[in-house]
Amino acid sequence: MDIIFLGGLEIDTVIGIYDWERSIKQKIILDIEMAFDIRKAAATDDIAYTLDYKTVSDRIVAFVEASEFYLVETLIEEIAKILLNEFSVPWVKIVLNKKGAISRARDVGIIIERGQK
Ligand SMILES: Nc1nc2c(c(=O)[nH]1)N=C([C@H](O)[C@@H](O)CO)CN2
Repeated sequence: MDIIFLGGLEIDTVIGIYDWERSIKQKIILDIEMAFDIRKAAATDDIAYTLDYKTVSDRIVAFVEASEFYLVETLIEEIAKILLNEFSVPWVKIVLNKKGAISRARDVGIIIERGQK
């Protein structure tokens, strides 16, 4: 299966378990891979036959900006559900990086895969 991806998608949101985190916005960075057969779009040169990564990006940015989850686990699962259910993506891999959450670590976060390739 082919992959359509979004790399380094930066979004500010309320996320975290501590009191001080509930009143500020922090940056999360998403890398998203979505399985999709691109051959019909390539043959027709028509956006109607592919997964429009601009539409996907707009939806995910709007959702994350409006969210106020405590755990990155909850946020990443909800993002996966949107991609699987609203965009009919059969398989998705998401890397959620909450950079800076651990002062001694360059990167902190979660990687999930959902669905079938
Ligand atoms: N597995 C997780 N561990 C932690 C989370 C989390 O969402 N999932 N969150 C925090 C704090 O919010 C942290 O990011 C603040 O630095 C700690 N551990």
